[in-house]
Amino acid sequence: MKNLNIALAKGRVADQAIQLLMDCGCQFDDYSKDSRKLIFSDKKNNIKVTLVKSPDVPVYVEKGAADAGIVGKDILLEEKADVYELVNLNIGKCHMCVAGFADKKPDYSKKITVATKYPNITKDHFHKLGVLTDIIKLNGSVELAPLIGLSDIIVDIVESGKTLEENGLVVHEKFLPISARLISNKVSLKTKNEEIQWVIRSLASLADQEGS
Ligand SMILES: Nc1ncnc2c1ncn2[C@@H]1O[C@H](COP(=O)(O)OP(=O)(O)OP(=O)(O)O)[C@@H](O)[C@H]1O
Ligand SMILES: O=P(O)(O)OC[C@H]1O[C@H](OP(=O)(O)OP(=O)(O)O)[C@H](O)[C@@H]1O
Repeated sequence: MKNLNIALAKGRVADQAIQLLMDCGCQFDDYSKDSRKLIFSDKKNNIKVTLVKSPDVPVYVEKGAADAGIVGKDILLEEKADVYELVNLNIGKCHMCVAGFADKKPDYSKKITVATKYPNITKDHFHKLGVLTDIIKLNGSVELAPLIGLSDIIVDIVESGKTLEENGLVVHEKFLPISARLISNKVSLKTKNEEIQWVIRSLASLADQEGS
């Protein structure tokens, strides 16, 4: 019997991650997409899943409140937690993009204003390009910023492109592929090695199928 606590990013990732864990043989009898419960227990393998806000997953895992976690690569790059990244799960796939108006690409030789939920990723990206930026951190509906003159462009996740299209924006540059990752606490990987290796093996074989 394993004794593992896995933190999952609520929202898009959680539904798919719970499904992956069920495909590995876990049973979460009381889980439903619409439930407001935050902890679900699998009696078969003794795995406890907790649902937390995406940026909090690396925090729970780094501090050891969870042994492992499932979270988007976007969050790992943004939050820079001291955890092990173990498996690319090939779910929650999208791209980090620079976007804006089709006919108003900003002049990168001048300072540009960028709105984003990801200030660190944005800073790193434009630093590599040698472009000066004013970064405005928003918490959502980032596409609104250029429409109302808050920023020249945005840096955000694009999947289908529907949100950009419906707001009259286009991708200027697609610079980072994103997908969900299995991460673990550094101590847990030693103290619960057998259990975590089981999760790695089970999820990795499913992730290969998701990726192919
Ligand atoms: N449109 C998308 N398509 C695919 N994956 C996405 C998309 N948006 C985000 N993701 C991935 O799913 C993860 C969770 O995103 P989601 O929007 O469900 O939660 P969130 O960012 O915490 O949003 P909220 O603030 O609405 O709770 C992101 O960190 C990213 O890796
Ligand atoms: O290319 P698409 O398939 O349209 O997906 C992209 C949208 O999905 C995410 O937003 P989310 O739904 O998390 O809402 P948010 O604006 O509250 O962050 C992201 O920030 C984009 O706005």
